Amino acid sequence: MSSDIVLETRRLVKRFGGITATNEVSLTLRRGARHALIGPNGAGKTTLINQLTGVTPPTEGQVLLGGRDITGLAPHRRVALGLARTFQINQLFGELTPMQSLALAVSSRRDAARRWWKPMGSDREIATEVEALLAQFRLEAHADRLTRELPYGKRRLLEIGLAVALKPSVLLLDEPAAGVPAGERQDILDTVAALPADVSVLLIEHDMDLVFSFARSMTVLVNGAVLTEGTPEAIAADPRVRAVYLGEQHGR
Ligand SMILES: Nc1ncnc2c1ncn2[C@@H]1O[C@H](COP(=O)(O)OP(=O)(O)OP(=O)(O)O)[C@@H](O)[C@H]1O
Repeated sequence: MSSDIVLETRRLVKRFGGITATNEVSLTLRRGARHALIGPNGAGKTTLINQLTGVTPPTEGQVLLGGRDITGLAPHRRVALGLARTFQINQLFGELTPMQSLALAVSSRRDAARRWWKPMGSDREIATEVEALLAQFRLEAHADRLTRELPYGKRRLLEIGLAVALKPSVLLLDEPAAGVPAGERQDILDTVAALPADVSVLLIEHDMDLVFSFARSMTVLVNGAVLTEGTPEAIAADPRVRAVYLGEQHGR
């Protein structure tokens, strides 16, 4: 059913001079999707995400959110319409605590940003929501520490929590496990697995354990173009996909 499609790209192209970073990429994300985008280095994943968020204007093609053409919209307008991406660590406020950052995100969503300076207790609803997010992202024990002092994995959890605090209809997860030490990875896998069912998620990730534990459908991008899409089982068994990855992982 077409009304089930929450995010769609139609033949998205991005050229940087002579390089075609994305080459007629058409994707559809259905409500509640758990979709992974994989591909070797330089495949065009970051460019595609940037086209979705509005950071990189496409050379050709369209992006539709809930059936609406958002190709020309600025990033903040897309966020307001329900398309959120995980914040990057270098965008976190190091001098705020996770509780303060989440309270800012929740209150900005509730259109109460101008009241952000009020003590937490003054708005019970915001406080309750922040507490739930702290629990959901396993940040309770770190709620009052400065973000810059948190273990790396906890900062990555906060990135995801801040995006979820916006209650998006579509969540773009950009390499949530990248750089996370082995001892902290399980937290990422578990919290990503427990994301709200009604949020449609597009995951970009190199960590195949996370990809295959999370995704119910996948797209493989190679040289800017879609090589194939399908279930994780079909993708894992596809000799073309294996060839691409064996080439990349050779010598590891
Ligand atoms: N701003 C830019 N200017 C010129 N070329 C670019 C730019 N951004 C990306 N490219 C090129 O576009 C191609 C796709 O890059 P992109 O970063 O999107 O791939 P990727 O799949 O995200 O790779 P990785 O997994 O290594 O991050 C590459 O050849 C890259 O060099």
